Amino acid sequence: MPTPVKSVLPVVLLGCGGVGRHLLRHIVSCRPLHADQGVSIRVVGVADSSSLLVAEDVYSSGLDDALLTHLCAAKAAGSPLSSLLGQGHFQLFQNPEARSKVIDAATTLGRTTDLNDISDFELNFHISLPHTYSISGLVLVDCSATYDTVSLLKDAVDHGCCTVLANKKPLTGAYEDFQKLVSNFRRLRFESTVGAGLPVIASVTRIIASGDPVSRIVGSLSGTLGYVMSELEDGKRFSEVVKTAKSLGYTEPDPRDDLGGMDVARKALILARLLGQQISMENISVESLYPIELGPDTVSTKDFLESGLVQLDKTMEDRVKAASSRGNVLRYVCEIESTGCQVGLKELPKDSALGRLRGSDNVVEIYSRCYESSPLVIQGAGAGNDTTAAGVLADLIDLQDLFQKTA
Ligand SMILES: NC(=O)C1=CN([C@@H]2O[C@H](COP(=O)(O)OP(=O)(O)OC[C@H]3O[C@@H](n4cnc5c(N)ncnc54)[C@H](OP(=O)(O)O)[C@@H]3O)[C@@H](O)[C@H]2O)C=CC1
Ligand SMILES: N[C@@H](CC=O)C(=O)O
Repeated sequence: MPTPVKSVLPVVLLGCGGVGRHLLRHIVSCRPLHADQGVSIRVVGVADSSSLLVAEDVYSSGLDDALLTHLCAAKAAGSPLSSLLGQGHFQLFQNPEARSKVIDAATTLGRTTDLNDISDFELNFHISLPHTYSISGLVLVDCSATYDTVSLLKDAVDHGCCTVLANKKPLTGAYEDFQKLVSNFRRLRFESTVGAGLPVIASVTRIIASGDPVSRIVGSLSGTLGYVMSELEDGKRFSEVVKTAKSLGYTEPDPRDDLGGMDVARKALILARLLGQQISMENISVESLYPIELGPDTVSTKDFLESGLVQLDKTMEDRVKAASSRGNVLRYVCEIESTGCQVGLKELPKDSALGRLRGSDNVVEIYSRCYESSPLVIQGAGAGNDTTAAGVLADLIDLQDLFQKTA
């Protein structure tokens, strides 16, 4: 006998790049598992940088799985969402209207049942809903890599939506934005922003909730830089391994976000703010592995990959060899303490916890009163589209109790 559906989670996904597409594939492939658990994820909308594709009837069915599969294939091939026109039942809105339609959906679906909201929705989407439908809320999932989603997310919070973030940027801009986004902590999940699928945020949150003050977090929090450093030890060229890291889905869309330390600094900022520090990016000391002349203001991502990276090969080779001659290795380390936060390259013994790391693995040590002499250590794959999307999906499923059907 099939398990009755207890929770339906309507989802609008912002971003269908490497992580977003993997998330959609996971959602589709996990249908039988979730059905057994009485949970159903209803993807009602998917947005990229220019458009929003939204289900015709967001209350009853969402976008069907065949369409989501086509969508993933089309985006992977570089086609716009509009290339899907004629392949299913949906509406397509281009920017700037697309953005306002996400807000319409967020503001309307985010609330619990209110007949005025239903009328607004019918007007906005030119549809007519049977009056027996009840509105169950909405999860806005941010798998983009932009600051542009922050106002949308804040609006969603205002309207009682849940939010799930893989994108670190909304949490690492103005402190007021962070405060707003975490203001209803039960409705927010952002596990994948630090350590991809690793339970770093959950662990820190649990320790804090138990009244155990976290004094220090130290770790290697970049899958890209972990991979690059361990490959360099094997004698490979910096420029080649960075490109491989990109092809494996470890890097940010512009790998300079990783190489310049900003991606790790964002993770440090999220953790520090979680610990209650009211700090901003300017308070974090960040070491960059490329000079300012090769920065995004001067060189395009394409040119950086094609001709900028090789200019760094010799310096990186020399640094790795010098460390090795002393029996050490280089690791990009993140340190968060009450006295300050810093991220940068460190020379460490080969047989230390960080020195032993290989590939894209992250390791995080959390020190608190209970974990003073023996820290809580979390280690494992810390980057990659698959792992990250799995972390986002687990966050979504974790919200199921907020979407329990009452009737
Ligand atoms: N890969 C990893 O290991 C991890 C990644 N993350 C985070 O996941 C996020 C996604 O990464 P990834 O998939 O590699 O990035 P991609 O660049 O592959 O994809 C980004 C997607 O966001 C879309 N987008 C851009 N602007 C907007 C907007 N304003 N509204 C809606 N969508 C928008 C892009 O649209 P278009 O297709 O039109 O360009 C694209 O589809 C990043 O924030 C990253 O930091 C977090 C942890 C680990
Ligand atoms: N680019 C990041 C991806 C995860 O946040 C990394 O390399 O760790």
